[in-house]
Amino acid sequence: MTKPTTLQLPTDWRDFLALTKPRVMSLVIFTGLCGLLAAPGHINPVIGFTAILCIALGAGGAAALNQWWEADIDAGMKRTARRPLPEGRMNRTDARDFGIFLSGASVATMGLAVHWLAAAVLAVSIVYYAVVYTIWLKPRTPQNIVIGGGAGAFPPLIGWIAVTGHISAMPVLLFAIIFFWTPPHFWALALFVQSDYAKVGIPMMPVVKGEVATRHQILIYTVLLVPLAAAPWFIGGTGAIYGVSALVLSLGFLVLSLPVALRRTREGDTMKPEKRLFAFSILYLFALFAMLVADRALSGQGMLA
Ligand code: HEM
Ligand SMILES: CC(C)=CCC/C(C)=C/CC/C(C)=C/COP(=O)(O)OP(=O)(O)O
Repeated sequence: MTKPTTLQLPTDWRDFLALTKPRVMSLVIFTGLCGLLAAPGHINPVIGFTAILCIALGAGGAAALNQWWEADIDAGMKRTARRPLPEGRMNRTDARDFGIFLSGASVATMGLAVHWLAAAVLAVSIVYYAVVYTIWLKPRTPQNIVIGGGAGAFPPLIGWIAVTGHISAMPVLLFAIIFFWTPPHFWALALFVQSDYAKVGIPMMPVVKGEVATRHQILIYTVLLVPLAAAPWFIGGTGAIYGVSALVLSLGFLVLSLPVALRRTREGDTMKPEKRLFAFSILYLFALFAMLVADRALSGQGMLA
């Protein structure tokens, strides 16, 4: 009897989609959109849509390059082992070419259709994520997230520049908010998947400096986030709607980070404090940027005014 031959099916489009980390990038795209909507001035809706599309494609391209580079590391971690490359559902060079194509096309389109400064900052953020963070910092230092966090902080700045064509204090503050938000966002997650990082030799903070130091660092960054998140209000860039929302949301973040820092789990708690903090970090950034746009629209500033 002859053995049935296995057909090599073409890679499923869903695997290409998975390479772009769509769930994570949804928040990247949302903050980019909010930067665009909050910016003073006007942009043709088709050009505005193109700008957001370019941020999405650029972020997706960078994520694909990240997974191309880390295929072996991803194979060794439970959380990432089912991605298209570690599972062998896709050719490695296809992933690399897809990442390069998306990155190049997004920057070129941003430059030609929207603005060359926005394109330059998009190019910097792609290189920051795919090269500076992924190749250089991540395997080398427990500060990888702190410095690498800059990559994910660019989208609102890009959205803002797409409208105004220049950089000012407000979009720099939006950058700073995401920059300081990233360490508690990620370390909360790293606390409950740390064994995986140790296994593949990635020097994440909990692996290198220990759990206690990481828990304290989470608290420090969250404390810093409270005044920083409200800073757009303090400098007159927004009204009280955003300012008060930012303070309430940040104090909520701070309250949830306390049991993480003090390592306290309540009786009957089904969700560990760090898991709860990670989930809240995502809700926090969505809500903060939504309030920014709402405030600017209600006070007659921004695209929706
Ligand atoms: C260096 C910076 C960052 C690191 C290392 C990091 C790491 C992670 C990791 C490992 C996950 C788990 C989910 C997965 O495996 O796909 C995650 C989830 C997530 N991250 Fe981050 N993150 C960073 C920055 C950001 C930024 C800047 C944003 C958006 C502005 C973001 C948004 C999200 C969202 C929305 C999720 C949840 C995805 C889901 O529902 O599965 N992250 N992050
Ligand atoms: C416009 C543009 C280029 C935006 C980039 C946005 C950006 C840097 C997002 C970072 C989000 C992210 C998934 C980090 C994952 O870290 P990891 O790659 O170490 O996670 P992993 O262990 O899940 O692979």
